[in-house]
Amino acid sequence: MHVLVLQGPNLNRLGKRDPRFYGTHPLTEVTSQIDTRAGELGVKVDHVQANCEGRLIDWLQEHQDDADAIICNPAGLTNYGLSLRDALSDTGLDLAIVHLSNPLGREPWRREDVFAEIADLYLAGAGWHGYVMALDGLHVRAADRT
Ligand SMILES: O=C1C[C@@](O)(C(=O)O)C[C@@H](O)[C@@H]1O
Repeated sequence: MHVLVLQGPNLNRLGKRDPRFYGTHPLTEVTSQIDTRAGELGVKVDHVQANCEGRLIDWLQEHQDDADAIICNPAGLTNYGLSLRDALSDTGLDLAIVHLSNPLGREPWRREDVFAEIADLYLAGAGWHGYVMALDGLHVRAADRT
């Protein structure tokens, strides 16, 4: 199994950015937690972080033909990133949307998530553990299909 992990705008600042919501772990540590769990499951993982929607889409389209599933935290694109939403949907792959915080418990403008409708799994509020939970969930879904 091969999983793509997309991290959206501002997640390069994890660890420094409002730790009340996003925790104290830098993105490198989150990535390594995902990789550790992927190693235990025998899953191949590729990661990207970008602050531009187009870069995420270009990377996704370069990698999607080899992949089985996607984990995406759309971050700053959550409320309006319709191009990325379409690109994810067009892959036809299993999709887990992850939010470190729980946007539903925050400012009203964060509550509309244009990605929620296309998600097979939706994890919010579990911090970096949400990525590992998403990986487990995608792995179970793939196993259930075989
Ligand atoms: O950048 C982010 C991070 C976030 O996606 C999260 O992981 O909790 C929540 C979004 O509202 C915010 O814009």
